Amino acid sequence: MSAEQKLVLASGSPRRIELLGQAGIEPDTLYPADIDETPLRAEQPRSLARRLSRVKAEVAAENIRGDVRFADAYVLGADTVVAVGRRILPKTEFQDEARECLRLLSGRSHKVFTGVCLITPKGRVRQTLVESRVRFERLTREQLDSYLASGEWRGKAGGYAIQGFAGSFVVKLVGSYTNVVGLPLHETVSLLTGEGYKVYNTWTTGKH
Ligand SMILES: Cc1cn([C@H]2C[C@H](O)[C@@H](COP(=O)(O)OP(=O)(O)OP(=O)(O)O)O2)c(=O)[nH]c1=O
Repeated sequence: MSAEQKLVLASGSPRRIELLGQAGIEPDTLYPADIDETPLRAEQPRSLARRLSRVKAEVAAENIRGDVRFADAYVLGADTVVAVGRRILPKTEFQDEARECLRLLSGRSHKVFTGVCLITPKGRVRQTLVESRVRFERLTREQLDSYLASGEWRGKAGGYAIQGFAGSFVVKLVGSYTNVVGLPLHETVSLLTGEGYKVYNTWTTGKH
């Protein structure tokens, strides 16, 4: 990585940090933006993911630019939304909420959208929106109860995490797996390299 390029990840999500790390990208700092994630009235799931990823990146950029160390940094934000048809599922905080989500997801297909927003050192805003389709098997009572007891649904969009136990519920996935986990890696790396951020040199320096 060249000495001058800096990356601020506008996120506190361990999944996003891990996914970036998989591509050899280590953010120089994290700036989780505490924003209102409530959908607007009649807002489409894809529009919500797009809007929130941008707000996260903009809030982080605004706050971090005052710090001379990050005045010329790239700022990256992302937001993942799970939807059944037009219905946006919550990021579940309570067991009852998670139960309701899993009942809805059981035996059918749903969509996962992740919006990614990159703000360049010159202030250019670049966005992408990635969609995956996931089909769950029909969940038995035992599966449902065990999953709820696992607690893995906590803080996850749609009440599940594909990278954990719920991966065993998936009978079909169309599109990007990393998109479902929270950061579509191919599209994110494309956004970064397209704006001049050097990704591949960390692969050759053996520092990964
Ligand atoms: C569907 C799904 C979601 N998730 C997670 C990814 C996101 O962390 C979360 C969706 O919430 P987000 O609001 O996108 O992200 P966050 O609040 O966790 O982090 P931040 O805003 O600081 O970036 O759900 C999984 O980990 N696995 C999955 O299979």
